[in-house]
Amino acid sequence: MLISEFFIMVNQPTLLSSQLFYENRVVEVTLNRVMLGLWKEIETRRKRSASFNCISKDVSYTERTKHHCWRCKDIIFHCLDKAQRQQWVQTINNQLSLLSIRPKRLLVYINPYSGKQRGKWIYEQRVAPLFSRASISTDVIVTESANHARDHLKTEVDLKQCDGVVCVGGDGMFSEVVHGLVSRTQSDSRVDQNQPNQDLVPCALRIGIIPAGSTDCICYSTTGTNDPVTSALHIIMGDSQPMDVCSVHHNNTFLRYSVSLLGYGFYGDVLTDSERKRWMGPSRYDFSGLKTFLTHQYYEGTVAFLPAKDNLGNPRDKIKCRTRCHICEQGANNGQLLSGDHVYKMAEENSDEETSGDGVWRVIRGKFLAINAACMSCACPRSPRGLSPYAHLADGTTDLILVRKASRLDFLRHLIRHTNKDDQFDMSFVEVHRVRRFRFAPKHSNVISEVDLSETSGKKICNQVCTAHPNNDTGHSNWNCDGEILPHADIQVSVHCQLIRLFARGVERGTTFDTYTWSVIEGSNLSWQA
Ligand SMILES: Nc1ncnc2c1ncn2[C@@H]1O[C@H](COP(=O)(O)OP(=O)(O)OP(=O)(O)O)[C@@H](O)[C@H]1O
Ligand SMILES: CCCCCCCCCCCCC/C=C/[C@@H](O)[C@H](CO)NC(=O)CCCCC
Ligand SMILES: [Ca+2]
Repeated sequence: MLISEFFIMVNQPTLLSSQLFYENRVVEVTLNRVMLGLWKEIETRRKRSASFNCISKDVSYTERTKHHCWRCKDIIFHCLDKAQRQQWVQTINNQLSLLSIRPKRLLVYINPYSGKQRGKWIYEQRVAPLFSRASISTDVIVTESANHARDHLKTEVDLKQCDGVVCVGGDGMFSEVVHGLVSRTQSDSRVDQNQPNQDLVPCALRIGIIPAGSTDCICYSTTGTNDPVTSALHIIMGDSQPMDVCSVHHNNTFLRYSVSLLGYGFYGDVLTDSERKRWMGPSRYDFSGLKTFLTHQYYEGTVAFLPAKDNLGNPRDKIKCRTRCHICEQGANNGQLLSGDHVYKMAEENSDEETSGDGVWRVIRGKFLAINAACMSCACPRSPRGLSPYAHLADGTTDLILVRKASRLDFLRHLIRHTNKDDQFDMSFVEVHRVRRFRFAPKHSNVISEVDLSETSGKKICNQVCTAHPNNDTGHSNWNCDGEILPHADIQVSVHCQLIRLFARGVERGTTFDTYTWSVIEGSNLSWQA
């Protein structure tokens, strides 16, 4: 009989092989080393009923289950004597210690106020026991204020003393860690972040995300789920997923980095309104989303962008970014952030769709309900396929989505399509481009966009929310940069291909059965456990 739930590896050199007891059977157990981890091949031939007089060894391993989740399982073998047990435990531990991709020391930041304020509980109850079982030592810091983690990483930490940084919280907490690590890496390398065209130095340390926030879009888009145990196991297994980072500048001054959404208009207004309602927790986005939708504000401005190379596909090609994505490999090979400036012009006249060849900027002017740049799919529980379902995590591009002025009903249809399988880009007022840089300039006059009150449904509520709208007096919206409000509407954005790496492996395809061993514990007496 073959215990196929574990794994079957052929043509691998055998490290150790012996007859052990498993459940009430004698089994032939073979230990092999393969590329990504330590696998065990267990071929069992029913021989004779096992003698119960033996010594146990408890092997922990991770196993992929449903919906992209991973779980930790144990298997207990029983050995004939202490010497045999010692030999197995030592061989497995030796092999595990050779896996240098697995972290041994981690720096952990917990935001106690993320999401439903359960970050500390999630870490202590669900994650810390797994780290300790995997012999990972941790320095845990519960943050005391916003930017505590960012500033600590920027100035105080000896980065050589750890193998990775873990944040427990939401997208905002991840953003803090990215800012801390990227800024620190640039200042250690004497790179000036204020130059928009500057090539940045990639960060050496990987980042892990234990999701505990309100949106958890980055965790969901990089693992396929927002499950803390799955994220902990990706960290333990030492997975590595490169990721693009956008730098955002205003007049040659660095503002912020972004890895998920840069949104002007709708998402900027939702965020501006929701920040005043933090006390509502995650449901603040539903409230502010509805309010902003009813306001139906549009904004005038000019967008200029540098298109991506053709070999990186396009935002509607139905090629999803998956583990070991070939489009992302291509992007890294292209060296997407080409140095040297390109012809750049911001058209003053209304030059819709001025087309030009590769390396030449295109300029589009208009009235927009939303301008969104999705550097990754931005999939999250609210929108399982995301803002741009075919965007890539590490290809050096961002998908620029322009939603022009449209009726409230059409905009609602567009929004609803984010939550189901319909194509949100297949609408006459929506266009989407894969780009490596873009720039936006709002129309400078003090225009207050007219609010379309012609549709009668919700007219009364709409009148009320319009009077309370945060941006009515400027005619400008705000940029939502990964959940933070930017102080300027006029921005320049460049994508930096694979600037950071996460303890993740991207969203996995299908249901292939993967199993990895990650710890072995010596037991002393016999307890029959399956
Ligand atoms: N101790 C703290 N006190 C107050 N604010 C903090 C603290 N630690 C971190 N923050 C800030 O809290 C903000 C929100 O945190 P976080 O992103 O973790 O949760 P969230 O907003 O609920 O989730 P999401 O970003 O997924 O929507 C971040 O901008 C972060 O800078
Ligand atoms: C009537 C049905 C309408 C349904 C519309 C659903 C559309 C959902 C799209 C969700 C896109 C999330 C993009 C991620 C942005 C994060 O970087 C940011 C920080 O966590 N979250 C938000 O800004 C929070 C943004 C929340 C928006 C609602
Ligand atoms: Ca990308």
